[in-house]
Amino acid sequence: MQTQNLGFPRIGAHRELKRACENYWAGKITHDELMNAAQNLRHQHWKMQAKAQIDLIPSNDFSLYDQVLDATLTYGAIPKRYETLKGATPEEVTQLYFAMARGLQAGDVDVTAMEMTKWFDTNYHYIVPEFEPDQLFDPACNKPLEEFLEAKTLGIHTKPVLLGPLSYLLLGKAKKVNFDPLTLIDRLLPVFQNLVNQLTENDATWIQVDEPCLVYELSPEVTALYQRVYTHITQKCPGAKLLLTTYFDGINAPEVLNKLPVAGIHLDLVRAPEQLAAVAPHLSKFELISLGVLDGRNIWRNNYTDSLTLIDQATALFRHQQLVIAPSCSLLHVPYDQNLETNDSLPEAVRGWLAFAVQKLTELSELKSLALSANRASEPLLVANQAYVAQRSNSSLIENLAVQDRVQNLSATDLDRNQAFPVRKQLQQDNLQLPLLPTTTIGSFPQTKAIRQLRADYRHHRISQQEYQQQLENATLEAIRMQESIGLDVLVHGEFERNDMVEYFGQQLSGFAFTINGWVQSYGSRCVKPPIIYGDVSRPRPMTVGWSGFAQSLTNKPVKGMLTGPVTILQWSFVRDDQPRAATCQQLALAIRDEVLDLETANLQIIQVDEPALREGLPLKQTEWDSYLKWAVDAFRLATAGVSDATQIHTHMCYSEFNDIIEHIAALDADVITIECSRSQMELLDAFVEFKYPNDIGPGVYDIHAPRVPDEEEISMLLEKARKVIPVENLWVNPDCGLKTRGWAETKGALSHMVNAAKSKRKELEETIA
Ligand SMILES: CN1c2c(nc(N)[nH]c2=O)NC[C@@H]1CNc1ccc(C(=O)N[C@@H](CCC(=O)N[C@@H](CCC(=O)N[C@@H](CCC(=O)O)C(=O)O)C(=O)O)C(=O)O)cc1
Ligand SMILES: N[C@@H](CCS)C(=O)O
Ligand SMILES: [Zn+2]
Repeated sequence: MQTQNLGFPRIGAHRELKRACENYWAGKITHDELMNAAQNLRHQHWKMQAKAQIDLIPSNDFSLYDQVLDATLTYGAIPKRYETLKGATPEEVTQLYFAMARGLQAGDVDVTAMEMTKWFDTNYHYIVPEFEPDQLFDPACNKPLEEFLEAKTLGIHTKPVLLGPLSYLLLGKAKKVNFDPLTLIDRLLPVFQNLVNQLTENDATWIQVDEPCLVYELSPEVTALYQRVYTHITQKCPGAKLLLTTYFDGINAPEVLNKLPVAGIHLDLVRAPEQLAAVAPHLSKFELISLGVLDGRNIWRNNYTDSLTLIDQATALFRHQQLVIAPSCSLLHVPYDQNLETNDSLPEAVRGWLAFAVQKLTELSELKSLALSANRASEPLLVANQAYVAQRSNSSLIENLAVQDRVQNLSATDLDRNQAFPVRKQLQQDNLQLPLLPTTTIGSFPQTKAIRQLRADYRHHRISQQEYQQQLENATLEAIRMQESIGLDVLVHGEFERNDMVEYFGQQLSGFAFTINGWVQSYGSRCVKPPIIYGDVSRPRPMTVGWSGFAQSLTNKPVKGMLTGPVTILQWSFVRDDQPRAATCQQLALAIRDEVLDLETANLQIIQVDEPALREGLPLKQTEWDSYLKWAVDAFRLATAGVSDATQIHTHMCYSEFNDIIEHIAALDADVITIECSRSQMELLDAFVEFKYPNDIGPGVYDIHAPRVPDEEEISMLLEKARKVIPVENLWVNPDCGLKTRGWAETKGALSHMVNAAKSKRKELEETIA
């Protein structure tokens, strides 16, 4: 029996990679210094895994930015707009790589970045490969081989990780012409085979080939393609041992395994423990069967008894030599090391319940020794683990009877506003007196260096509470005056007090713990610190009323109260695994409901409840969508439906495709929804138009992801596009998303153009009506 790891977090214990990349981009360190920083991280991670006695240690799981972008360079699917940046020196390859990730404006070069989207149902974003019908595959590097050889120099024999050719194509996007990227497979295969053969010639034993798309409900044609492709690869790569890796759910059609002539298979037994029985009849031919029993998506210590039950189930059917104990997926999605949590934001007991990436390595080895032990029941490792499991499940920390009672006593009417939207709209308009095409923003204003520094100074007790409060008040006041001077109709307070739209709420809710160093990569150098939900959730006191109320007191214009919704808080936190996610979401909804009602009492007549992660939370298997959407939509309704009909509820969603869930978005019954739309030139609006979405909509009229200031004409054009398809009395005008990643100069410029565009259109429409 062996152990393996599928991937290690690459950002570093102290986010060394973030700092190295950002310093390199700012011209503060050289290319050699960047490469050294990256190499040091790889070496540290390999050595640590070797020390933890992991049998199959991954290489090529490291990435300077994203592993899918790495695959794009390795397979050589470089989009044509980067053609002139291709070069042979390492510096040139790095420049090309970062230009694809982030865009590049230097000298004569002005190229946009490639698109970024969510990696399955995680909060990690990958760079989407772009494919043309005449796509060529012309490798720009051989990173898998280089990193395999690099580890070898340390005496560590690794298992290179490759993104499987079919998942690679399925995760990409056809550009310009509507064609199926899978038709490119025969052009990609020789490149992939060459790579595998080079690794084998250089003594790689096992090669991990990630094919996570196998968990989707694939058509019979695609399933057949999997069989053809892997038969072909094994024929063309004699001697290569491919370990096909699936994760985030169970393999959809286990029979597919019969005709996949690879040497090993990895199963996610955390997300889909029941799949072991279903796939078992198809497994005996595999030389390695990897049991993903440690949760790679969560931070709880493993329940050894449960894992051993699965391992024993496999041991009864297969030889010990065939079995490998593994995390369910790459450890990219969990923080680095629990031992770095040295402050008291984590209750002492909860600290003992956690296993981050480093701790999970130890768990792998411990599980292996327990699985092989003849005297398991009395092994101190198992006894200690059972004590942890009992202590956690019996802990008074996780229970709040008042919350449980409240959930028990909910009634269906708690999910409904009193009256239908048309009646509410009239009541709200009587109060708010908004013009046609009201203008607003999504909530956050620039999180400048100074604002981040202010928060850091406060956190480290370098400034007093009064000083902190005063500076935040100044920032909020300035933001209000700025919005008034630009002429926006519905104002926001700016979110200057928030480190993150989820962590900020987690820090104020009971049942949550938060970390000081639990960073997880979100995209490129950007990280988030997901809070940890360990018990029943409740809201001890108002969380946002102070800042929203303060902002409203400064102006006669309406200010929107600004909250993150229950589904998004759930999705972007580490969630307790001892009750269904739906139950935790319902408790979160009750906490947000209380906040909504307190905001209303504090005279906020408009309240926005952001749900950007609603779509991301969809199960990977479509058959499970309805049940998820039912509880997710109910949670939003529970959070918002308590207000009077005269209070206007907004929601906001970004980077989502709405077509297949539009009826559920309508069922949220928000009075106004603002959505990201400008990057798709309003294409995302089609779903709302076709569905005849009944409530108000604010399609984003400019992209907030780039520093570019759109001119008035450009915004007018998009606004006119929206006006043509949305009844004008239902149309709002706003940017795509919050402005926290932007600077002030561009923010003011872009918002002025937006307001002017709305005013001109308003005038034009009023003249037409008159
Ligand atoms: C909308 N998005 C979000 C997602 N998930 C979330 N949980 N939140 C989101 O907003 N998922 C989808 C997208 C992802 N987008 C982003 C965008 C930007 C970032 C980002 O900029 N992350 C920052 C960290 C943000 C933060 O928490 N800042 C804190 C602390 C910052 C810090 O560590 N500062 C100093 C330390 C100072 C000190 O203590 O001495 C330091 O850097 O060393 C704050 O501002 O207070 C990032 O830098 O990566 C993420 C996702
Ligand atoms: N209110 C948040 C939503 C981001 S999705 C913001 O403006 O940043
Ligand atoms: Zn957004």
